[in-house]
Amino acid sequence: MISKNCSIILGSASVALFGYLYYIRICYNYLKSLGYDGPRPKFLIGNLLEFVSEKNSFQNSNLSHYSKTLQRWTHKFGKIYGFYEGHSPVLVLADPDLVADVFLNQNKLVTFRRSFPMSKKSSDPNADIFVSNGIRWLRLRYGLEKIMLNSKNNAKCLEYADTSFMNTFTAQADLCKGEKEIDICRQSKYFMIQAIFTVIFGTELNNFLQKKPHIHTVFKRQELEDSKLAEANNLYFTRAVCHKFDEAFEDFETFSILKFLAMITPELSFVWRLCDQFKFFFNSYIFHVAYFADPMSWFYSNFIQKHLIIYTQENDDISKLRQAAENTESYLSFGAEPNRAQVRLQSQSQNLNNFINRKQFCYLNSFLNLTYIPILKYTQNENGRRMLNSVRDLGESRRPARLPSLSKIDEIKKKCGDFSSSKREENRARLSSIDRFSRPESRSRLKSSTLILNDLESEDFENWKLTVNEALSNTLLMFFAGYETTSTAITFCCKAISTMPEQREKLLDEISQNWEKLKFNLEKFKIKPARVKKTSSQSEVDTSVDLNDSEDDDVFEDEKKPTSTNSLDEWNDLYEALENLKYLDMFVKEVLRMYPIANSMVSRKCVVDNLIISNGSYRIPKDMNVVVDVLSIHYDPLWWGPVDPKNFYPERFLTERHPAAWLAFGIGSRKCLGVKLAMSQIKLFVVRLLQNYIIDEPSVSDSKIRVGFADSVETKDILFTQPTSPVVVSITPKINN
Ligand code: HEM
Repeated sequence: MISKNCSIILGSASVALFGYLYYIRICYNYLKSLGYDGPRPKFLIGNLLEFVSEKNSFQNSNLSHYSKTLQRWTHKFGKIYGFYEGHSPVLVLADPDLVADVFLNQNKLVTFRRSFPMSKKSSDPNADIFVSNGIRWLRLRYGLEKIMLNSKNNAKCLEYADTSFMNTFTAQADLCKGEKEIDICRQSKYFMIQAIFTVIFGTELNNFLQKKPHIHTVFKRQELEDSKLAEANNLYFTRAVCHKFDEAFEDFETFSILKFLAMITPELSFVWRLCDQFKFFFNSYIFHVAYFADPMSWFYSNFIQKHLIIYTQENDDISKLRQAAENTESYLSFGAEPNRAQVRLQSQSQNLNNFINRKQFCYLNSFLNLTYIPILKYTQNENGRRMLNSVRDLGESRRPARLPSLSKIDEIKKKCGDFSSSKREENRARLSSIDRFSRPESRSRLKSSTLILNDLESEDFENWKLTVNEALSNTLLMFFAGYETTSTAITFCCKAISTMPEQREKLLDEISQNWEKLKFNLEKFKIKPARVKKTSSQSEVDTSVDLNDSEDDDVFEDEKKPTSTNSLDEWNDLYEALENLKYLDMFVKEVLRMYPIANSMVSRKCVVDNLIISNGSYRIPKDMNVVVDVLSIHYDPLWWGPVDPKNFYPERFLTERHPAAWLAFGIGSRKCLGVKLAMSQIKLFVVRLLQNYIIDEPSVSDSKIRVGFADSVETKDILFTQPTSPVVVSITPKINN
């Protein structure tokens, strides 16, 4: 009997397995049936292996190189073709006209980003804007754009970047004397991690970490072995955290079996996700799939979240708060001692309150102000009872987060009928701010068309708020999105400055012509050796501290704020002055043309049946992932000539180019949200560097064997382009600036 059952089970399993394998085999005919050419896929893995076996241009080593693989395929198969990730088809566009057709003209229809294996689903309460789609993405974009693309906010961020430059350059003893050859990649990371941390949390990283001695234990060991530590005491934590970020990125980029399995068998994703849940229990190589390395997750979840936010569960927090309020009320009324949880709640809400009340500009503060949760306006010292009232008010006034799904389209259409025309006009005007990247002619076509626009019109923009979870998950996203990309861009800019004296002179000329407008704050940068002192916290590190035992004192209280003597107007002036440095602007753009950094991010998913592009020449079926071969477009002489695109020539940006020919920050309504922040920070870094240092090539350079700037840095890329080895430049301080 048992053996009969076993054979039935085995038989059904084999039929299912063969059925599945047969289905996979059939899938490989799909792109051909649509008329798309492409590389020949291997059974089960598709074309994935080709991404890791790409031969590197000048060292002949095997490196993962997403962009160069696409470039090679484009050369062979032309401007539109497909490949297979496992057996999932992916369409590649390598022509600006086609990119514009999909990313701009069809904007409303193709705002969905392609899904990455094992990434969060758009419906996850913690999903950030990058992985969100549909109405949820639009709601987040609508809120975050107001903060991140606002010039005044970006001007305030310059102050943080300026302070960070000082901490990471002019305060360092070894960078203040004599000629020095440094790895500019490492150095720009120190700069960037401080700058982005302050932009996000409104406080300097060092101050923040010094508040919590037990943090040291996480980052301690390898840093104590760093001999430079004594010289650069200020950077102690920064270097260490930086190192952890790098690990996090490595983890993010490394091959993981679960990610790979999810790619080749997406139908079984739920199984791999389930395995992912056990990663903390089985932290072996096989299950090690954390998107961000554990210390980083710990840093975020136990440190940032715990110290700032009282509650993050969106659905049941109100009842918890009411419960807490009632309990607190009873101890206040009857003089009973508060229990641990109540004390914790009070202290955490006070932390949040203190943080918000500092009114220091930072993303976290601004994002929290976009949430449904009104900020608690009480402190324990003032009056405990006011806290109770506030908590009650909170319960009354808070509305549940609305995340309408596209499947509710009929309901939404019905609502649309009741919509007053004036309200609709108002909403349309607001929508146009989101839609600013799309071409006007595409709108009329889209209005009559489908689904997503109807969805938008029915939305009441006034009520578009963020949930607390969203505010938090997006701060973490900004941390990651802003750190690696911008520091890599700075690295490439510095390499360009060091290798090309002619362009360096032009930059210096432009800076000296605008010296008056750019010089302010230079006093701060007077080059002087840093003080060498050991903090007590550093020497008193106790390795036995429990990492999860975070106390609830206010980590933001009394910390030294990044202050400056300059007024906001002056920062605005500096921001404007930087914007007006035309040569610098072209210089940075040219660097990013030759070394685009986030190529795999420029991707979409088609959500309509049969999207017709290029005047009917091509058809993109529903659910097809679409990616762009950014490198081929950036190096195409047709769009970037007549000067050879392999040559570094910033002046080529004086000629108007195709709107979809420069894709360093993506294109369309999902274009990079940090574009203004990144550009202004890169420019400020370059200006301060040139004002304070003489930049040159290192004395022993192997540049002879390389052909121009285009090949001067060896890179790899899966998610982001990164140098594979240190990028060394020579810097000599200009003592008397
Ligand atoms: C040199 C630096 C940077 C580069 C090269 C870069 C590049 C990109 C690219 C190519 C995309 C995809 C755009 C598309 O799909 O069309 C993107 C998206 C994004 N970037 Fe950046 N980025 C940089 C810096 C930043 C910074 C500093 C932040 C924020 C602090 C940021 C936040 C984002 C966000 C939130 C998205 C997703 C937008 C959405 O899905 O609506 N980026 N970035």
